[in-house]
Amino acid sequence: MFRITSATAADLFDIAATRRIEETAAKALPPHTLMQRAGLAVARFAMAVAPHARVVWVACGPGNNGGDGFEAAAQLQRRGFRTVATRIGDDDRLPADAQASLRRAREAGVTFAEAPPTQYELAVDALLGIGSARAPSGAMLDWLRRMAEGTAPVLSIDTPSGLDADTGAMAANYLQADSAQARRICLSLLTLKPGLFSAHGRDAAGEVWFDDLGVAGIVDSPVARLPGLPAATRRHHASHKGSYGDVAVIGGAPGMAGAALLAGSAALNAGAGRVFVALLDPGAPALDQLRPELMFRRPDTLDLSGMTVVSGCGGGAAVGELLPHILQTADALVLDADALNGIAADPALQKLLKARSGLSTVLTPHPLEAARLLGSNTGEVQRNRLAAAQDLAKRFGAIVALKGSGTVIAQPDGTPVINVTGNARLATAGTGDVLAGMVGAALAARLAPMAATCEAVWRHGDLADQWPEEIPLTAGALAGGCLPVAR
Ligand SMILES: NC(=O)C1=CN([C@@H]2O[C@H](COP(=O)(O)OP(=O)(O)OC[C@H]3O[C@@H](n4cnc5c(N)ncnc54)[C@H](OP(=O)(O)O)[C@@H]3O)[C@@H](O)[C@H]2O)[C@@H](O)CC1
Ligand SMILES: Nc1ncnc2c1ncn2[C@@H]1O[C@H](COP(=O)(O)OP(=O)(O)O)[C@@H](O)[C@H]1O
Ligand SMILES: [K+]
Repeated sequence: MFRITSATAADLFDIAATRRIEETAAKALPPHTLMQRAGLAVARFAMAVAPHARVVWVACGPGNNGGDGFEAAAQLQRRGFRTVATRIGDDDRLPADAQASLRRAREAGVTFAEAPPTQYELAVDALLGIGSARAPSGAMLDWLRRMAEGTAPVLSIDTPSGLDADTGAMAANYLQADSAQARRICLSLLTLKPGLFSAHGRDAAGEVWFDDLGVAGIVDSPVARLPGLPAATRRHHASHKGSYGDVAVIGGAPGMAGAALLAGSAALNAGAGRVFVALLDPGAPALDQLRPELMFRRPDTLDLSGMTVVSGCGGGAAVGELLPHILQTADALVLDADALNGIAADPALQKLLKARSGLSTVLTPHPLEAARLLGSNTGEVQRNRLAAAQDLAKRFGAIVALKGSGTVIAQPDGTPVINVTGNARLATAGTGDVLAGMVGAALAARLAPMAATCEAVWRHGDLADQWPEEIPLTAGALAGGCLPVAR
């Protein structure tokens, strides 16, 4: 059993694969073994989370997730914890494994009650796991709300109830209320599921822990993976600024120069050899007093071959006119914000983007920009972020970083990555421009595009995770805090 952190590299399996893996494992073991292992793992974990609990409330659902709850309740009761179970569903409709665990809970002396205890020190959410099929309602929803609003920690077995384990979409809104304050922990069993790490998954799950139930040697295909720490790279003594490449930031239409400067500053601090800024505002000053290292050029005077171009940050409509040239000549390319909006609105630009297939091209849309490119809407993108990012990557033959909680990095062929660094302090204007600059620096340093994007997204989120509580996180400060790709 271990905790998932930003350093964890792991495969993620969807519900279909998890069921296949479970079936294969169950066939090789005596009956009920997996559920007994699951219950024991949960009970041990519960004792570590709340060692002094006088009462543990276990809320059990109508399927095998409820069965895990009965089994955990039995184990806890046997170890001297007063365990109160509330349950949804009829005995005769329980799956066989869960029926066996219900009997064991009764034999162990678990108290079965109609209503949750008024006082408890730990709540175990065993209502729904990977079989969640619709939004919780009635007593189930009431119990989930009570848990979320209580002061005791909530331990979700396998997945938080109501969460789509494949997508991280949340069927119920019981976590949305300001009154939802409880510490949340999730013990994922047998496999780690992608939905725990993206969309609503991170809020719903809280801390994620994993127990493989003793089932090793999984042969199924992962649907995504957690990337782990970026590879450590170092600057060789015999290197020079050319070794770390040139970045050209093209953006900053009138009134939006700041976005391009943020990207330029981030690229510089992330270790690019030289950074040029081509502002689309003809009246903009040609020097940044605070960043004299940035070299200002007119957009039409830059030779983009051999350069990594970061385009679109504060680009306005003006960037659209330059896009044909940029798409055809940039050696490596990061397309953000208005560059993406321009491409979404123009089939001819889409054709040019597709024609770059094979070159280093990275798209960094937020969900609305992704929706424009896909011709859908943000709700649809957020309902399945993995699918949206993969669809874009395949459609345009590029690496795609779909931003937001649990940024998804997809490639045209190959397993996508879900990034687990970052937090809601990044939800402030300009942090996306900083990311675009960081991706640019990583590409300029000649990292492969998928690795460059994963590394930049990881570091961008990690900066926010390490940010001191008492210092406001602004995009400018974030750009200033970027650490070089190679040190
Ligand atoms: N696979 C594994 O690796 C292992 C699996 N294990 C455990 O089993 C769990 C999967 O069990 P599962 O397949 O029985 O599904 P589960 O989540 O209990 O829910 C299905 C039940 O809920 C019902 N239902 C659905 N939505 C509802 C709603 N909104 N409101 C009310 N009811 C709703 C649905 O009823 P129906 O839709 O038919 O009406 C059905 O009765 C898994 O997450 C893990 O904890 C471990 O023991 C060992 C290893
Ligand atoms: N709640 C959040 N959790 C984690 N990361 C977030 C969150 N909100 C925003 N971010 C990150 O902050 C950045 C915002 O980018 P973007 O929406 O393009 O902003 P802007 O256009 O203002 O620069 C992205 O990297 C995104 O992943
Ligand atoms: K659960």
